[in-house]
Amino acid sequence: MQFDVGNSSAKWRLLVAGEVVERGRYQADDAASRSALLDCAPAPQAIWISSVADEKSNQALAAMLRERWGIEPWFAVSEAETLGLHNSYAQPERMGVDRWLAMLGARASHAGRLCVVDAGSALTIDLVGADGVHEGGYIIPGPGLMERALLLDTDRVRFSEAADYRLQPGRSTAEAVRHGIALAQAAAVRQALEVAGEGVSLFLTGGGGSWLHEQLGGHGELVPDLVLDGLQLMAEIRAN
Ligand SMILES: Nc1ncnc2c1ncn2[C@@H]1O[C@H](COP(=O)(O)OP(=O)(O)O)[C@@H](O)[C@H]1O
Ligand SMILES: CC(C)(COP(=O)(O)O)[C@@H](O)C(=O)NCCC(=O)O
Ligand SMILES: [K+]
Repeated sequence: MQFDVGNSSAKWRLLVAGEVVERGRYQADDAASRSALLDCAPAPQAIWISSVADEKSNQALAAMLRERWGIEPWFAVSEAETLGLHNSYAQPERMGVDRWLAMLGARASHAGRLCVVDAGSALTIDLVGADGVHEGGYIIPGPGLMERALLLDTDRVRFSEAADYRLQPGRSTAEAVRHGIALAQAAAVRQALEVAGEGVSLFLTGGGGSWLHEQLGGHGELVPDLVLDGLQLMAEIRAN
């Protein structure tokens, strides 16, 4: 069983003989999502976790899983080097492990230079050379965080009507905010690709990955399970 615990929610999937047989989304405060997770059958052989949540939530999750199945979960940590992927951070463990695993996952399916985008609570963009060296990356507030920042520190950006995330200029406060956010998210990826230059293959993942893929005109490869795919790879080398 594998978990991708982000700042919005925890995604999980259960594999049997390499095939995904069940998957779900778990939120600690949602009883139905807890039952769905804990009632999923059959019992897992091992539990692997990618988490960017705080230590307290990680411990609570581990305790719940331990109690249910008697298995001690393994938490992946970003490393200086994994499977030829080289971290650019002086303190590798400080890089969000979801970023590290998404890069690992992408590298497994493409040998060349990569741009790996994870559209979650935050939008992360990471560049990896064909030689496996992490060239660097970007951490940008995601749509929800951008909207909250505007509401928090302005007096008149207020709205109650619904508005979609579109690239056209907005004609109300609601639209101007939502369309502005859409523009910022899509433009960030485009600009990162421009800064990176030629010969970069784009991979997209995360809850907003499909939306972003659409905004980019279908450019790049959408891989919803990129973090979990990377987790699988990292866990395999650890198990062998
Ligand atoms: N239907 C959707 N359309 C566009 N974006 C979405 C949709 N559902 C979720 N999102 C985006 O996905 C984000 C959550 O993605 P997720 O990968 O679960 O985040 P995290 O890894 O932080 O838990 C939300 O902040 C939102 O921006
Ligand atoms: C940037 C992130 C918040 C993204 O998290 P997510 O959007 O998936 O919830 C996460 O990767 C993180 O907490 N990173 C630690 C800082 C760093 O990567 O340098
Ligand atoms: K992210």
